Amino acid sequence: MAATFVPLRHLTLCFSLSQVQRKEGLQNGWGGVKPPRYSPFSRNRDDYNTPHSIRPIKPASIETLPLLEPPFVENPELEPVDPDFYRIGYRRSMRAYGVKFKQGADGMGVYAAKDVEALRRPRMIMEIPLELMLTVSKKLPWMFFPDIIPVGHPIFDIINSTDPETDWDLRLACLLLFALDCKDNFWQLYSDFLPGEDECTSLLLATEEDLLELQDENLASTMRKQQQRAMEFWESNWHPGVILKIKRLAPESRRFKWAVGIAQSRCINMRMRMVSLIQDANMLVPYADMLNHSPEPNCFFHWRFKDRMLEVMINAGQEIKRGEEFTINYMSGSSNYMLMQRYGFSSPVNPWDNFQFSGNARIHLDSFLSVFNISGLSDEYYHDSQLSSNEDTFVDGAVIGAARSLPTWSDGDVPLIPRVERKAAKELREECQKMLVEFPTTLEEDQQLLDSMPEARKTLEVAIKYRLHRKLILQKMIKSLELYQERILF
Ligand SMILES: C[S@@+](CC[C@H](N)C(=O)[O-])C[C@H]1O[C@@H](n2cnc3c(N)ncnc32)[C@H](O)[C@@H]1O
Repeated sequence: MAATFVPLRHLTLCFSLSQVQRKEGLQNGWGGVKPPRYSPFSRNRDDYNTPHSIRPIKPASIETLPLLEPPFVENPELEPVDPDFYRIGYRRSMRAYGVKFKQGADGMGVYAAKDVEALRRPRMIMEIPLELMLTVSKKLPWMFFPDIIPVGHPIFDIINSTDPETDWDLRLACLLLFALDCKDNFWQLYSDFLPGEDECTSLLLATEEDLLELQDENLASTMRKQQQRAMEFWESNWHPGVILKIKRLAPESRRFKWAVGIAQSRCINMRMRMVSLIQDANMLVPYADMLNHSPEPNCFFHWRFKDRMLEVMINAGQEIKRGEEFTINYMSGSSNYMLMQRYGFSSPVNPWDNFQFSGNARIHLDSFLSVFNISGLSDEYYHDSQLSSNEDTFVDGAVIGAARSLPTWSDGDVPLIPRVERKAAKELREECQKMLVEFPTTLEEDQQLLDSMPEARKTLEVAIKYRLHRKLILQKMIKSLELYQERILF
């Protein structure tokens, strides 16, 4: 868990995606020939697991928009008022350095194609231009970049009917469905990379049976409300009398829920200049949206405001070995409950997961942390494994989660009295045990269930994993309270 510091040296040059694509094209015999189409909304693992796992996707199929080309200037002293405004119509491609896209344990992910030595400064591994993204302004007036919706198209009225305060995901879902239906739009090709309805982990697609498997009535009821919201929006806009060009975007409600799930789980927000206005925007960014989440990420996003380019950067001082996954932090400080709501996944070592305790028992926070050589519990934390004995290898995000979740007291309140502290640790442990036995199934039963259904529906699988992860965290809490009692109080 500890941050690793390594000597700073220069990074050797990585290669760009386009070079790899060209090489692949030759090896696969399609140099200069149109790449094979893969069926949309199904992603065959084997397609990506080949030794050459970068798919020959055309980087940018968007044509230069004539209206947005810089005007012809007869007088060389005259310049466009805002060169950036015109530049967005230029055809630019996505570029990547030393990355590989492939299927892993968490779906598609981005992996290091070669070793990356630590650099003093952040290092760019991908840049994606605005032209390839789907963006809609967060606030009125609705603006889209690139502006793919023709004036007067009925999808605009549907978008216009959304609540500016709350419905960013419905707007983005409409835009995505529209782009997927647009002839020659880049997203038609890119949809090969998106999880299909059966692979999408969003609980918007969960059945009632899946929701019950969460063993968390609060989460199930929140998701039922979210499903209903998407359903009601679909029913009011995709009613039987709707014209074909709208109807075909989402003939079934499941298709619309899928689009909302994709919008929720892949959207990022950036501030940009739209014409003369500075606007916050919701964006779907191809390629960057394949980065998976980690609470200790090795990458971050940087928005190049000037030329509207999203950069994926490796953290300064970060060493990465070939084959390791590049990750970002989706939502710092999010419990598994929050991650499940928006992204449909959870983690057994989530340092931000929490449980509600009902009694008055509290333990001393600093003493608890020092037992595990953890320091700094705000946004950052640090576990010094050098200081720890062998047993402490069990310290991970779940122990940090325990420190955050357990009721605690700090210096200045009352002096530490070992007997009182011991009693508090015992009471908290008993409460954790009670919470654990209140689950309808045991950890072992959950694990067996998962092992026996390798081809389970995605939403069912994530629901069972969620309850399993909650139990694993509770188990870690019990174990850490035991160790706390043993090590500090005797
Ligand atoms: C932005 S996408 C990342 C790319 C995605 N893996 C894919 O297959 O296209 C977010 C989705 O990836 C999956 N995901 C990301 N990080 C994960 C993690 N740490 N554990 C499990 N699933 C994760 C979840 O399904 C989530 O909804």
